[in-house]
Amino acid sequence: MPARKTGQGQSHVDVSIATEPNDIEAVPTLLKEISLAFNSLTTDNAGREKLLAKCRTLTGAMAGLNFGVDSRLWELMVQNSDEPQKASELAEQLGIDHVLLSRLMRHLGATGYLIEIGVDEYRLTNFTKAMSIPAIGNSYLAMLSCTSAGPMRFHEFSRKRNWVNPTDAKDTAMMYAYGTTMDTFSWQQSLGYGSHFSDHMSGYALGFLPWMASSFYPVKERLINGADTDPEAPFLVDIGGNVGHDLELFHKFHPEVPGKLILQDLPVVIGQIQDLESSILRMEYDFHTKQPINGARAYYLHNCLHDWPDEVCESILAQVKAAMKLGYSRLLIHEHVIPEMAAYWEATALDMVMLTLMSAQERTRIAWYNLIETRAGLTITKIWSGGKGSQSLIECELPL
Ligand SMILES: C[S@@+](CC[C@H](N)C(=O)[O-])C[C@H]1O[C@@H](n2cnc3c(N)ncnc32)[C@H](O)[C@@H]1O
Repeated sequence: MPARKTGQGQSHVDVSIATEPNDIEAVPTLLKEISLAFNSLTTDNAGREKLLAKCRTLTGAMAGLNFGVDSRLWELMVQNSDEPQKASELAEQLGIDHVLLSRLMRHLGATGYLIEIGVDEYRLTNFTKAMSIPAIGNSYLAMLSCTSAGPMRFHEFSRKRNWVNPTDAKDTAMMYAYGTTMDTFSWQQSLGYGSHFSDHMSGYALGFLPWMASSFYPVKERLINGADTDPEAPFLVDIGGNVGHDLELFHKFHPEVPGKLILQDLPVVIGQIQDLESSILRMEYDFHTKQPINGARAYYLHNCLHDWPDEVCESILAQVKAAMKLGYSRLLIHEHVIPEMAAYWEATALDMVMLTLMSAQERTRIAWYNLIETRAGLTITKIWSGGKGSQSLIECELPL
């Protein structure tokens, strides 16, 4: 059986199945229920016990869900029909062991990921349909199969380092857990999950308000007005932009901008690009080295600085700073800005990912000022908030 293909956005179901409500009228009640359930987890033991039971079912379910992505079960079921499907027939179509598939599907039926219709017969839920979308299904493979030992053995890593906050990019819990010296990106590439990770990043922002929407950041006032109108002038450089999903979205929102949109990432990632808006320039670039594009209207760093401890970020920022033009260039850092109190769980959860995989962090407001102004010598002009639980856009300039 050939390996499952990866690639941005290829699927037989529309991504709205995962990002839009299936029953719009149920949304207010569901929101109330989620909020109540979340509060009960933080205030009473019965809620915590329920969560522990869910964790037990989830561990096994992950095996079945990932199996379904890698074996193309979800893809096949979506293609077949919306009707009940027999495990025996699916096993035959996929060329896999029927006994094995029946066991996995039984657990997924028992835990609500599939609807059990009869003996060995199931229908997809919207959740399992969405698992056939590369940006969603491949995320599970990229993150769980390559890195999950990092959080699981974090306590041991931490004990052996005297319970000190880790800040060494060359000594991470993920490296410790897998016995490798590779960072997370190289590690995923080495295991054959590089393109799955790109799919993960393509899907990561789904459902959030894009930073270039006028209700988030006024692109026209802050970037387009006053920009060099030479069509060859660099307008926006996405540093560590992966396979270009952010620039493509930017192009959709603002096809009229003067100058060039430039995508930079490591050669292995640029080489994985399958489809990209033709006007976007692709450039192989290592952000630890001299920035080759000078005087762009804006440089954009999304989800990059959170991957690295302050010392490394300072050096990445020094390369951008050296290329910026005084009074013209802006640096846009798109990341969580965690409030000092009442942090939102999605941001703290991502902080735990950074802690256990990269010895890095999601930063609080104070930590950002310390990194950007005190350490890197740039000025924060304004922080534009994307709303509760969303990332913010930190706009920076060279100090006058
Ligand atoms: C967490 S991903 C963020 C991708 C994209 N900016 C986004 O938000 O979807 C980090 C990106 O940094 C890239 N990266 C890691 N090390 C790099 C380096 N030394 N130079 C350039 N890019 C690098 C990775 O390949 C990856 O695409």
